[in-house]
Amino acid sequence: MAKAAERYDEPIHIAVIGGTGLQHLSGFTHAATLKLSTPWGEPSSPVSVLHHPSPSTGKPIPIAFLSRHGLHHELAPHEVPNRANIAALRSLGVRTIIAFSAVGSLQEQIKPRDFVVPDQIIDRTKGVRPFTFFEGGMVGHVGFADPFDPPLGTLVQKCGHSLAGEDIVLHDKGTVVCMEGPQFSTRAESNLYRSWGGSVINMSALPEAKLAKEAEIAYQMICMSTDYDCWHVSAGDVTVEMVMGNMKANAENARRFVGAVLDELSKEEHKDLVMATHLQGSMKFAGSVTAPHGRSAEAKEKMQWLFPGYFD
Ligand SMILES: CSC[C@H]1O[C@H](OP(=O)(O)O)[C@H](O)[C@@H]1O
Ligand SMILES: Nc1ncnc2[nH]cnc12
Repeated sequence: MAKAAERYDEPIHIAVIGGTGLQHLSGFTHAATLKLSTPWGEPSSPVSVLHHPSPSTGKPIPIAFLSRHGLHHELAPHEVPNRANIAALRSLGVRTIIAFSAVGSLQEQIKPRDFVVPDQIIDRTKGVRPFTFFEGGMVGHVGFADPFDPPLGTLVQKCGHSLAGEDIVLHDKGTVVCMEGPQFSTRAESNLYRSWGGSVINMSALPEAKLAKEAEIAYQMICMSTDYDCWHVSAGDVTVEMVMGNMKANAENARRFVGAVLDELSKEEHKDLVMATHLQGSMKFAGSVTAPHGRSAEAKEKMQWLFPGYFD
């Protein structure tokens, strides 16, 4: 088999971040494998550039694929280099991310192997993960009321509904509780999150979603339920075997869902959405709280790398 190229000279606007059980995306032409480095270190894995034929023009559309936990799932949730991942994708030109996550269900009606397109997050991480690009001499405050991008979320829901019935059950709203891990929750915590209105639980929505927002990237997570965590009286407490077993059994549906979203995003009519024109320039203001003469040289250099020309 021919070796994939090590560089790719065209901008790439769409990325998929694969999670547990979705470490690669099959069925696409593999155009390149990129080993990237950023001022925040190296991403979780090399970025695979996949060619996806546009359903409207037939032209190949490049998709960047990154494996959140590494190629062999060697990174625990708190070890994922989220800043390097998001910065590396932005540097390629990415403005839309579809992130995939295996989640525990906190509600009876969200059964194992169901899909959820969440619209909210409750933060139960513990502050041990670096969670902002704006620090060390450059302060920025971005709005995070909608942690997922509403227009992108609507498109993803429509794609999910178009597959629903063919073995795919979709819940098109939901609140993800993002916990620290790597241990699973106690029963008291699981019940507390239910009382808060949590729909599903994982260990990876944050800070990924916060950093995507700071990087002006439209971000939507697709969750697949793999277990009932530990609150359910008869389903049995979550184990890794349970998560992996359901993920493996339903991987084909997960790939079909992601494939349908990529088909839709590759259409010419969604060009503005894919480029996240509604977010473009938002950090120019949100990220310029620090007066120019108060900015540190190091922060300025990092900002120049991430947002060329924004803070000159
Ligand atoms: C292997 S169970 C816990 C693990 O699964 C989820 O991973 P991801 O979100 O990357 O699909 C969860 O967030 C935990 O990291
Ligand atoms: N019960 C659970 N808790 C946290 N993350 C998960 N990922 C899959 N199932 C999970």
